[in-house]
Amino acid sequence: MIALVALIGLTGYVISRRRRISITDKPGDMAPTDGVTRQVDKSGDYKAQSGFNFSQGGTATLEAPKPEPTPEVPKPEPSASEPEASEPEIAEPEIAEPEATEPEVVEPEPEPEITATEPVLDEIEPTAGRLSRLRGRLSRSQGAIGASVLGLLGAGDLDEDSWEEIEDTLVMSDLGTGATATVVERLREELAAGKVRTADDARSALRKILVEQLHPELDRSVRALPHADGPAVVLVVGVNGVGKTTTTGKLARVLVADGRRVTLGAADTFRAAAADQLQTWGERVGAGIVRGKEGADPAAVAFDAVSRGIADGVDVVLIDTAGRLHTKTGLMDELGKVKRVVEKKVPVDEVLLVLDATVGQNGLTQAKVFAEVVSLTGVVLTKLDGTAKGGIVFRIQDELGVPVKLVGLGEGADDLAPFEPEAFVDALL
Ligand SMILES: Nc1nc2c(ncn2[C@@H]2O[C@H](COP(=O)(O)OP(=O)(O)OP(=O)(O)O)[C@@H](O)[C@H]2O)c(=O)[nH]1
Repeated sequence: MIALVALIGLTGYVISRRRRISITDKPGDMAPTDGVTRQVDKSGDYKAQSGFNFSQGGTATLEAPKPEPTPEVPKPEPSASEPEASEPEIAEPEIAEPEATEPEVVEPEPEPEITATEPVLDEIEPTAGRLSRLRGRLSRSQGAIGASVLGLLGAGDLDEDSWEEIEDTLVMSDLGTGATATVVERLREELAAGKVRTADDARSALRKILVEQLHPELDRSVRALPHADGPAVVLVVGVNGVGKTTTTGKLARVLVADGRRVTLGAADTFRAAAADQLQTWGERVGAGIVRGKEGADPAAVAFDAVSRGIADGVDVVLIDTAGRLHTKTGLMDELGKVKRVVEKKVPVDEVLLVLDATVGQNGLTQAKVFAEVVSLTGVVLTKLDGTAKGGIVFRIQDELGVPVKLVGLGEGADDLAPFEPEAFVDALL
């Protein structure tokens, strides 16, 4: 009898333990802890079809965390803001451990209400063909170049006034003087060679020349694929208000839709709302987030995010940084430190500069400051839906020498698209 009771008790204990572990281990559960949301893999729910081109950065060597800061990294400050010192901020997720109960007193527990803890995840719009679907959003950029330039070209022989008008139109569309001069020169060549006889000829000549100016040969893939021994790391930089946090969230969605596991790092510790905003983006797709207290050292948060990403075996860590342009030195110190500190763990594969297309020349000036501080690998041009000056794309690439990789075409969660020169020019004409 005693043996029977013990057997029932033991069976109950085993069932109970399995259930408790299965609750926390079940994909889809979020176990928020102090500032850390547990990484879960929900990507299986989404179709892996991508119109985005992701690639792998240079070969990564996953280094063991070094306890001592390297000489380049500023000495530990008195606060707990150095990355190494901040490890304790990451509380371990609360995985239910069997309690110290005797097997005989454990009764089989009622079925856990899994639905109560299941987060509701967003449906993510298919990632393929995004730019074409969002093409209408560029409509405010449409017309100027198309109607005016094509109208003049289609009129046959052009006098110098007409050429000047073409030039003015291109400059007004923010193409910049360099690209404008090249486009006009190339158009003159095409006309002189007698290649433009009809309106259709004019359109295809202009299309070809504009596409050329956008350098379609540039590698626009986002280096967000994991290495054999660690996750890819993407730093998202830019001044506040350009759409950095939104872009980080949108990019996480695209990656999750592509079957990737993502950890977010809210290293914009200047504004607590930015971390809240990023957390919401993460929760909507099941991506974990590491955030610090307001005013915490951004480098510490970035380091912790990468550490968490490695521990959770994710594919990519996306880090949203703060971009206060208070002083160039301040920015240089902050961003440079974030990058150096992360690289104590894994290489940074991609540094994406987010620029607001509606800001025009000021945006370019900001961009140059960032380009001096960190070596940029790509640009995300946001708010292209809100400007008639899509031509800014030409100038960014010409002046920064960095390809525009992604474009933001609205405030919606899925309004991010890969930048494709041909589709973009089609939208302009
Ligand atoms: N129309 C439009 N709005 C956008 C786009 N991208 C971002 N926004 C909006 O721009 C505003 C600022 O975006 P955030 O992501 O908060 O900008 P941020 O650079 O992270 O700024 P901080 O959070 O202050 O650091 C938000 O209202 C976004 O919805 C876009 O492509 N089109």
